[in-house]
Amino acid sequence: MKSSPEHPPARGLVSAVRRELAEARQAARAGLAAALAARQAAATQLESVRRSSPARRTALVVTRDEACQEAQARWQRETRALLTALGELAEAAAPGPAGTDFSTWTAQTGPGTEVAGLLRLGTVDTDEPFPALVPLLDAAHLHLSGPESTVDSVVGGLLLRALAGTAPGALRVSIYDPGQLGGAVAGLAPLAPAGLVSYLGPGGLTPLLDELVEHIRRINENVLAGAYRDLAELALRTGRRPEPWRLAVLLADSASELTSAQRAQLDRVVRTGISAGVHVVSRGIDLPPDALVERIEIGARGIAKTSLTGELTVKLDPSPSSTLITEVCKSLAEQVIAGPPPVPFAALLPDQLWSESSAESLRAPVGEGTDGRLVELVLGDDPPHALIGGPSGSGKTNLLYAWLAALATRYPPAELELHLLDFKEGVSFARFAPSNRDPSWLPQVKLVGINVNTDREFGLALLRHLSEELKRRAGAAKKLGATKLSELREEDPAGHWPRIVAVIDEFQVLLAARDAVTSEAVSLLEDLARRGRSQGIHLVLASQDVAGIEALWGRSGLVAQFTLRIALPKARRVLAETNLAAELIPRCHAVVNADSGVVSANTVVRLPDAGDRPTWTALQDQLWQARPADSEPPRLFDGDVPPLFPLLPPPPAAEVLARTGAVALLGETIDVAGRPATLRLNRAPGRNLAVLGSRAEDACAILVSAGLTLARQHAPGSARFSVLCLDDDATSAAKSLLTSVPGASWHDSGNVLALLEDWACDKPHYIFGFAIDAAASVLSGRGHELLRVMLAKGPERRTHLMGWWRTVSRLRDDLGGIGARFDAIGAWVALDVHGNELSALYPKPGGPTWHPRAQRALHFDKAVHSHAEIIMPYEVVP
Ligand SMILES: Nc1ncnc2c1ncn2[C@@H]1O[C@H](COP(=O)(O)OP(=O)(O)OP(=O)(O)O)[C@@H](O)[C@H]1O
Repeated sequence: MKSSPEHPPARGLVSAVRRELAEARQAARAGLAAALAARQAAATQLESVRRSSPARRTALVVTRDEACQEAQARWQRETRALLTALGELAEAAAPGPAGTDFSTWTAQTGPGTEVAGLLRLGTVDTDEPFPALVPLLDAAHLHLSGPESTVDSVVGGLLLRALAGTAPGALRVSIYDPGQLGGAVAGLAPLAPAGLVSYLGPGGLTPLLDELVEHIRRINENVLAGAYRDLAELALRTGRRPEPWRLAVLLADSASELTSAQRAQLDRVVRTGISAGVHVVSRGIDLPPDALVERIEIGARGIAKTSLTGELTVKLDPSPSSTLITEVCKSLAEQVIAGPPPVPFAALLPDQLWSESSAESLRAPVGEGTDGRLVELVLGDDPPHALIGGPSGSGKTNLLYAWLAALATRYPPAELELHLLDFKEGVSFARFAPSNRDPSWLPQVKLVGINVNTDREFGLALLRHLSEELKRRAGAAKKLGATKLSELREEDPAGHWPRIVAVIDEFQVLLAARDAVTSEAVSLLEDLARRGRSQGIHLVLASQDVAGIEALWGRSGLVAQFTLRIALPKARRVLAETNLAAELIPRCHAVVNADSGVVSANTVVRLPDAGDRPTWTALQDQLWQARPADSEPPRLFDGDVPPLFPLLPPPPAAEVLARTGAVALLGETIDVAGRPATLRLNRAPGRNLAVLGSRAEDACAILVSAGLTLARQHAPGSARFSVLCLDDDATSAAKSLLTSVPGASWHDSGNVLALLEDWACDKPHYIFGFAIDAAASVLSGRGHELLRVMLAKGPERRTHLMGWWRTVSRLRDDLGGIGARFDAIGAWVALDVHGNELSALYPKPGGPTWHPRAQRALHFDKAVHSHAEIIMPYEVVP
């Protein structure tokens, strides 16, 4: 039973009921006396009148009857009013399961919001019956006498009411039943696995009484500690009941004799127990005369008398069925075993939005500790970074949602920036960026990366970006003589220095291979982890298998920086080797440890459900509405979606164009800023492009993007555009380019030679060759010679070929076969072509490291690149 602060303690209710009952009895007696007196007076009068005149006699008979009726009616009215008031009071005093009829119960019947001060026993047997209640928890001990089996079923019913009327686990029952172990209260047995009931046989009384006396002493000394009169008052004042009620049910036969020691202990429990929440319910063992002992005497035919109802008799309720008892007890035990409901998600949110400063640290609660208080995660100078571990399904994403919600509601965008990357297949962070369904975004979020599982380069790009920011901050700090973020902010109050939190979920994917990406990522991580703390850049790395990340454990210096550890159930190696706490916690819990996982720093946290979409949507909408006027939506990188063709800047002035050459965009690089991959077509030799590989769609997208961007930079008629298409697969893309570029000419196998003979002109000339290798037979001999001349001489005369060859060997054949030189191909984009096939086109022996993957290409421009970079073709082809 939870004591709500508004609710009067049970003892107050008991006395209120006592008072009302006494008044009822007094009023009934007074009414009756008045009626009797009226009758007596009338009878006397009648007698004297009878002796006088007969006429007067008749009149007086009428008067007498009227007086009698009126007295009777007044008595009935007053009695009814009192009984109604008493009935209402009884209902209020025994709300929910404490007072409702067993026939209306279900297994789920549980405590209402009110505290049950009294328990219903039956009905008071009057003309207008009303509930007969007995006090128990925080109010009285019970002594029952009468036929054993009836007493036991009354005890069973009262226990069931008390158990169901209090919070699961708030009442623990010990049943001493030496005679018929189990007996009428055996139905409570399903409570045993949850520790809510224990049965004691012969020999069990002494230890029970001793234990209760000790319990009372402990409560008085340690819990009440002189500050509270009793547990009821403590519960009323603090809103929490720290200790369960203890109920000792003593079922002895009347012949039972207690030893003097037992008698002394029992007297002690009766005298001092109630203030410590300890109660005795006894049948067959006398309880000492005490005002706090409520006596129930059960007679024949289910009629009883109680101390509270006095001379009014009580008709006992029918007992609850054994099925009901079992079901209610089972459900209670299940609830106790499952534990209390977690703190709600809303409890993580502050009263006031965006009222915190991150100058010193970022503090945000994620759940409730074992003491019922919220547990905060802190990121700042110490601890600077967090490592989260837990197998798939253990609740990492939920934890991140809880943490992000608590952070995003406390720190405004000027105080906090979030970069969120998820390496698993899925879209858990997608909700923070605008979508077709929901235009809102989380204002603190600058970058969201989803479906990045095959794009480890994007993880690297994020680390490079953070590294640049770290340099910028370190530079500013050095200039201003600041050693940490709070000082930098003080020295530069007008500057924009939010704390940055980068969350990388399933970061083991980033470090999964032994390659250049992993080694650069580890070096960047090391630098960020070491120097980020003082510059307000915090890393939160989450993984389903921290233990399995080889690249991480080889660098103890790196792991050591991640002093905040959060282990979800069954997480391996997130905490210290000898710390097994994560093995022991149940679902929806985490071990939070801000001291690198040492056992003494463990805090077990129960996490709320933070993933509910409608709740998040409402919260995000609230934050979005409050966003600053200049808030930009986050950059969304979705590895599964081809990038959209970008908005192009205004064309450059003609003389600039003539001097520097136009720039073709080929696709988007895997980069935080979404930078395009460019090809500058100036007059340097080799300024041609070969797209290599058999994926027609990607090849066409690259050529069309290049064509559209080049056309945009030239005023109509100031450049020549030739579209050459030699394969049906490319026709629709080639035609779309043709129609998008005014004045472009169309060429196919029928007039390809004419184009190769007549490419030179007095303006820039861009030739887009779709599947050039398909023209091999037409070009054979002279045509190939013309092609080679155009590739070699064209760029100097501002003619550039951007051609697609379906294999590298076909390009080589077109350039002269074995031993052909590739000088004329200054830039290339490889699709489904392996790195080693590109060795002749690459400055490093053996070619670039490249394993083809869908919707990705490798771009190399020898004029600007030291190594090839991955690009994603734009979505341009209709
Ligand atoms: N504290 C919690 N309260 C209620 N439900 C939770 C809680 N934690 C997790 N869940 C639920 O458990 C399921 C798994 O959680 P979650 O997706 O966070 O796990 P995960 O470790 O990220 O798993 P995966 O790596 O497979 O995505 C989800 O349906 C989530 O809603």
